[in-house]
Amino acid sequence: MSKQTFQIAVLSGDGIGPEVTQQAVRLMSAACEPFEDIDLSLQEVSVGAQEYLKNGDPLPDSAFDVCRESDAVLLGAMGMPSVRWPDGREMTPQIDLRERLDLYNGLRPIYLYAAEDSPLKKYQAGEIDFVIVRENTEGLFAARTDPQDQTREEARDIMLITRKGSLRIFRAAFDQAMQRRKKVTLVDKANVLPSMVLFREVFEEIAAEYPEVETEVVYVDAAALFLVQRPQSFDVIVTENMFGDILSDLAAGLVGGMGMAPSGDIGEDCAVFQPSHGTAPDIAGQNKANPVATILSAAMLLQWLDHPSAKEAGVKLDSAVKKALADPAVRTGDVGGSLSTTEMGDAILKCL
Ligand SMILES: NC(=O)C1=CN([C@@H]2O[C@H](COP(=O)(O)OP(=O)(O)OC[C@H]3O[C@@H](n4cnc5c(N)ncnc54)[C@H](O)[C@@H]3O)[C@@H](O)[C@H]2O)C=CC1
Ligand SMILES: CC(C)CC(=O)C(=O)O
Ligand SMILES: [Mg+2]
Repeated sequence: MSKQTFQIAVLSGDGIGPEVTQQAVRLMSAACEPFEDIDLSLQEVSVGAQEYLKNGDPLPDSAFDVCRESDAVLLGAMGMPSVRWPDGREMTPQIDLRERLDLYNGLRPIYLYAAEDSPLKKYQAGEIDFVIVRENTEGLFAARTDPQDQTREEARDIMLITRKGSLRIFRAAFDQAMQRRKKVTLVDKANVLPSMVLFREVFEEIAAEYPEVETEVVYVDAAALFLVQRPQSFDVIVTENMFGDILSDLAAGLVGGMGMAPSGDIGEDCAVFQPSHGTAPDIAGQNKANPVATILSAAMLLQWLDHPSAKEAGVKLDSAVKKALADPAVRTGDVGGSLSTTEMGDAILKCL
């Protein structure tokens, strides 16, 4: 039997990044081990604030090249609030990576594993189950590389929406819905911003191509309200880059916090998988961080690889997380438990 080796770039990054990535790598490798026809070749690459402090660049070309040439990338988190460019902004190599690899489709699944994990008390396991599809390459974040005349009296950031970028993200969202409960909610601000009027126009055009899919359009402020009031009503939420960034933290809060929220940044032939959270400097280095989001991101990575055994390993890893979390005692501190990062990894490994 021939064996297919997948090249996986591992970018542990800063803060809790290395702690959660270590668990995800361990579980991803264990999930693949029983399959004789696949193999993972892992290459650790140094990126982020600590790399900047050492060598002056948070995403050196050599690191970018490894990512581009890999089959997939597993990323912890990058950045430190104290490490900034001279203009005051933090370094955002994760956004550089999304833009340079054209990873336009930001998939952020939200799933409630147990009623007790949610601050909303009326939802049972599985009753909150939706995915945010975040446009990852345009939107307000595009202002980062499009500097306007900034003075110490006035500064402005321009929201970029293109027809091309909107077409592809809406197609991705409707394709997701076709594999789920066939509902797409557009979140925009088309009552105020001309860019959002264009976004909505293109949405309606793509919606017409998917007559089986129910659609809903909601302004972003109301979306924040409805996510708290009726999270069970959402299936696929599609939105621009910064609204997606903000709402995905809110959504993570509905199911236990940032430690429970995985993500995948997907392009045409390349993808980066990482938790939705950041480097959590407040708990870094204490073996306290919840590795579940990163482990679920690793399960997404395996399911994205183009091989039936890798997909099966990904499904197995996903099921192991679900099985482990069925025991309410199997939780780290952020979700009311007492396990350390490594003990949480051990508990999931036992369920594989
Ligand atoms: N994708 C990335 O690499 C991201 C990087 N960042 C960077 O991370 C740094 C910290 O940003 P924050 O705004 O504090 O966001 P954060 O997501 O790192 O933390 C927010 C809160 O959630 C908690 N938290 C996050 N992940 C957790 C986990 N796995 N287990 C338990 N608790 C967890 C933290 O302790 C903190 O209370 C900043 O430098 C920021 O720029 C922020 C978001 C995403
Ligand atoms: C550095 C951040 C803007 C990245 C982030 O918050 C995210 O990707 O969710
Ligand atoms: Mg974010």
